Parts: sequence; C-alpha cells; structure tokens
Amino acid sequence: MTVRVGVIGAGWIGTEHIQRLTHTITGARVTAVTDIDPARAAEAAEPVGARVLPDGAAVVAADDVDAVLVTSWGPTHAEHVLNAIAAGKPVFCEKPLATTAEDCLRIVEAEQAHGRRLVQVGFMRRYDSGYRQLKEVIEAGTIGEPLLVHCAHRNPTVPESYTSAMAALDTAVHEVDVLRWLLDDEIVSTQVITPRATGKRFGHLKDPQIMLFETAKGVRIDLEVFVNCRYGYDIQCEAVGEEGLVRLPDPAAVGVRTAGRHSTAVLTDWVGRFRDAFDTEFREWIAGVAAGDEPTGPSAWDGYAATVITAATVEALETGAVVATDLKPRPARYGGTA
Ligand SMILES: NC(=O)C1=CN([C@@H]2O[C@H](COP(=O)(O)OP(=O)(O)OC[C@H]3O[C@@H](n4cnc5c(N)ncnc54)[C@H](O)[C@@H]3O)[C@@H](O)[C@H]2O)C=CC1
Ligand SMILES: O=C1[C@@H](O)[C@H](O)[C@@H](O)[C@H](O)[C@H]1O
Repeated sequence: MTVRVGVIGAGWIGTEHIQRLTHTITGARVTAVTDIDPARAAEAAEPVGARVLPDGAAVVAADDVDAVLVTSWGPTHAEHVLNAIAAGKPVFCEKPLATTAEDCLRIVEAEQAHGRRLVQVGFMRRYDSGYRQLKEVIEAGTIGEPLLVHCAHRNPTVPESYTSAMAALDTAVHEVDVLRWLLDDEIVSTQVITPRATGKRFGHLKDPQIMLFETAKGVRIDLEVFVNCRYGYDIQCEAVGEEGLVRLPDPAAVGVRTAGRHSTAVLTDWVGRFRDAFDTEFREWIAGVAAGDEPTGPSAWDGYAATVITAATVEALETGAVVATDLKPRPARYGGTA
C-alpha cells in the first residue's frame, strides 16, 4: 500500500519532509499540501505532483489523504492534530506537539477517547544511530546504573528573532525528549544557570545557558545550550554510570593530514547532523501506517511532557529558582498507571 500524505505547512522543514517522502522513503506519496502562504504551498506541491488545498482542515478531510504531516508553526499544531484525531487519521506532528500544556492534554484526551494511538511527535533523535547505541548500552547494564549525564547542544548562530526562552522551548526540547527516552526516567525538576554571555550574540539573548535537570530516580543532567558557538553544530552526550560511561559518537568524518596539521570537519547544521535520523523516523512511521499499526515513536504523552518540562525551564530561567515539572500522572495507554 502507498500511504498518501497530506502536508500542513510548506516552510523549511515541511519542504524537507516532502522531498524525503517523495525521493527517499518508499511506500509514501505526498498528495496534498497547504500553507497560509499559497505561493509556498504551490512551490512545494507542484514538483511532487500534489494538489494545493486551501487550509489544514481541507487536508485532513481530503479523500486522497491517508495520513497527515503537520509542519506549520508551533502555535497552530494543536488545531491540526485535533482535526486529524477527529477524522481518525494518523498524524505526524513536528515538535512541539503544542505550545501549551493544556493543548497537549486536549490532544492526549482526544486520542484516548479515540481508543488507539494516532499521534507521533517529531523528536528525531530517537532514530539517530548514535543515540540508539547509547540506549542499548545503558539498557544492557554495561555502565551500571546511570548517575549523571553531561550534554551540550551548540548551534553556530541564531537569528535576531531567537529569544532566551527558545533555548529551552526550541532547542533543549530535543535533549528533554531523548534523555527521558534514553534513561526511561522522568524529569522532575529544572534549573538554569547563566554564565558570562558571549559577545557574539544579539544583545537581548542569554547565551550560553546551563540547564540542570533532575530525574525521578535521582539522575542529574547538565546541558549546555550555546546557540552562538560559532564553530559548528555540535551535539554531545555522555552518560556516567556506576561501572563506566558511554558517549555519543561524533558523526563520521575523514581525518585530513596536511601542512603539518591533522583535522576533521565539524558539521554546521542540524539538517546534516540528523539527516539519517529523519530518514529512519519517516521510514518507520510510514511502514507503521501502511501496516495499520499504532505508531511506536514519541507519543502525544511525550509531547505533553516535553512542553511541560521546557515551560518549567523557561520559568527557571526567568526566576532563578529550581522549578518542579509537575506532570500529571501518566495514563496506562502511554505506559503509566493512571
Ligand atoms: N525536528 C527538528 O529538528 C525541527 C523541527 N522544526 C519544527 O517544525 C515546525 C516548522 O518549522 P520551520 O519549517 O523551520 O518553520 P517555517 O517558518 O520555515 O515554516 C512554517 C510554515 O508553516 C506555514 N504555516 C503557519 N501556520 C500555518 C497554518 N495554520 N496552516 C498552514 N500553514 C501554516 C508558514 O506559512 C510557513 O511556511 C516548527 O514547529 C519547528 O519547531 C523545525 C526545524 C527542525
Ligand atoms: O529543532 C531544531 C531547531 O528548531 C533548533 O533551533 C535547533 O537548536 C535544533 O538543533 C534543531 O534540531
């Protein structure tokens, strides 16, 4: 079966995913595209032979759409995801699931009322081979019980529109999700420390930031978010356990020796760093939809948890306090007991 996908939001990542679904993934075809900017929708739709539809509701309702991909701006995600659930169609939503905890819970409740999972959230790091190896090592018990995790998330630059809150909401949100998954543990508190700011930033921005998370089992996580680090896009993660440590590998790169120097390139953006992870994420999602299976990737509950934890981190940044994350009890459908 070819899964016919309707796309809501034909901006940067929407266009990337349309290309991916068309040229990289087998078993999928993009049949409908919408964007509040119709010219953008047409530009993305025409090369892949898709129709342009007037809005997200039309995409969800279309007879030639089996599954929905939401890649519009964050504050619009909840409406489109709720429409897809109401129509009983599988929906892949780029992060964040929604920008408020209330909207995330509305989605969780709608999905539970529907009776089976339809929603997958676009936290692609769970599909990165390095993170998957890290998880295997941790689960095998090779490093003993994890005690500490040291992480860094560095971008070379960000535009002036990037705010201090986005360090948590837009950037650290990936670590929040992948660490909950890696450790099979919940983040219960968050704190932010702001060291000396880099001179290479727009003046309004607190950069770098150090985020300190504590999990329910007592694991301590420190995360450096540095979005004007200049030198490249650099993702680091090292888990320290009772018996040893395990470190995320750097992406493979050739070593060059010349003129008395030995060097390896550092990637400069997340597109290259996580290209294979995005491909695997969509390959597995499409295969699941084609088979009629419930999605196995990041769930609506994971989207809710990430939104609550990153909002608490913004509060921690603004108040200087240690902030409890205060998640609701996890329902049984999402692996909890409530
Ligand atoms: N997983 C990842 O690593 C990444 C995820 N993202 C997420 O993807 C989403 C989109 O980001 P970008 O593509 O970078 O933004 P963008 O601004 O390039 O594209 C968003 C598009 O959505 C359209 N749009 C907004 N509201 C709409 C609505 N209600 N209906 C139809 N179209 C609508 C806009 O006109 C725009 O073309 C964001 O939620 C962002 O956080 C973005 C980059 C990386
Ligand atoms: O999602 C992403 C961006 O929105 C964000 O701004 C970057 O910091 C992340 O690395 C990237 O994966």
